Amino acid sequence: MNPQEQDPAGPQEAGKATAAATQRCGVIAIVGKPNVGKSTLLNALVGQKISITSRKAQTTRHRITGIRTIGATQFIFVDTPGFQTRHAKALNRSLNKTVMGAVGDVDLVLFVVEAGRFTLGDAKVLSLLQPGVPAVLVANKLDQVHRRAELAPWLRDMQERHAFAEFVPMSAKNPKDIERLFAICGKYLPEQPWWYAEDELTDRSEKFLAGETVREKLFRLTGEELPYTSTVVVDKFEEEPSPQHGRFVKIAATIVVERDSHKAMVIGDKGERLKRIGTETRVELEKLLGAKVFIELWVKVRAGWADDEARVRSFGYE
Ligand SMILES: Nc1nc2c(ncn2[C@@H]2O[C@H](COP(=O)(O)OP(=O)(O)OP(=O)(O)O)[C@@H](O)[C@H]2O)c(=O)[nH]1
Repeated sequence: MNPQEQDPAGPQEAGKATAAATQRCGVIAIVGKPNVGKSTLLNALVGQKISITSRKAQTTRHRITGIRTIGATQFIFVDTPGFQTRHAKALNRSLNKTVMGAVGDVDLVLFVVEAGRFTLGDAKVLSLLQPGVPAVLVANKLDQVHRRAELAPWLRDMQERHAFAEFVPMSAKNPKDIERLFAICGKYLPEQPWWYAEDELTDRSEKFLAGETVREKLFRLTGEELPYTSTVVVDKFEEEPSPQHGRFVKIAATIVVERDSHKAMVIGDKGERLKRIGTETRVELEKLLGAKVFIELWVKVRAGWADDEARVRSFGYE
């Protein structure tokens, strides 16, 4: 079953809880050395990777990867860039204040290891955990442990390494375990109103956000002059790994306007305005996506496109 489709509390139960129970909301970081199953876990917890355009102060230091609201509790999962990488070099680079800050600033840390194992790589990540922030030990890939009895001494060993708040032997691929993990995490999130709407961030891709950001800059920088029928189509949104930046995103977008005069307005004197739209979009998206961004903008005239149903569909509107 797709983990996104299920709600641990059951849809009706969840609805009731929302109305009755006190809201909880908090930030959770998933950390661990490469290959322990962080991405698998994150995908099971939040489904499709999503980033958001939050202007709320609490979240600016984090890169949000997804939000789930279950019952009265809102779980906000964040990326801790240095921990997410496959490269040992980058892991060392991550030993800096930013990452430490990110991990120290959350309500809960899920420290992921392979059940029954603990290597130097795990130890490095563990050493970055901040005192004062509860950490749950996720002993992942339990399905690969054939002799469960051997886990007991290992768990005792782990207990000595760090004052974990809980131990959760589980498999990120098992939906029942994911349900259990949600229930455990919920207890550690503070009672406070949700930061986001219940259904927020469920269907917004980064590509969509890129288009919205161009649109926002376009309308802000052209003022009232530009008719609302102008739109933005994201033609390309490609991500490439980059040794320098961790993440590198190439975007090409077309601003579609109805008249030549509008095109001139968007481009501006010597291309000045279009350049500014591009720069402001890039700066914002770099923060939002936690990536180096390269953006190419085009302006096209499509007279009457807003009235032309087939064309509207081809621009991605249903
Ligand atoms: N058997 C089993 N395999 C798992 C489980 N969780 C993850 N895996 C596998 O472990 C491998 C690594 O998982 P990822 O989710 O990519 O690990 P990661 O920690 O995100 O790795 P990096 O991206 O390198 O940091 C993949 O082949 C997964 O399919 C699990 O619970 N059981």
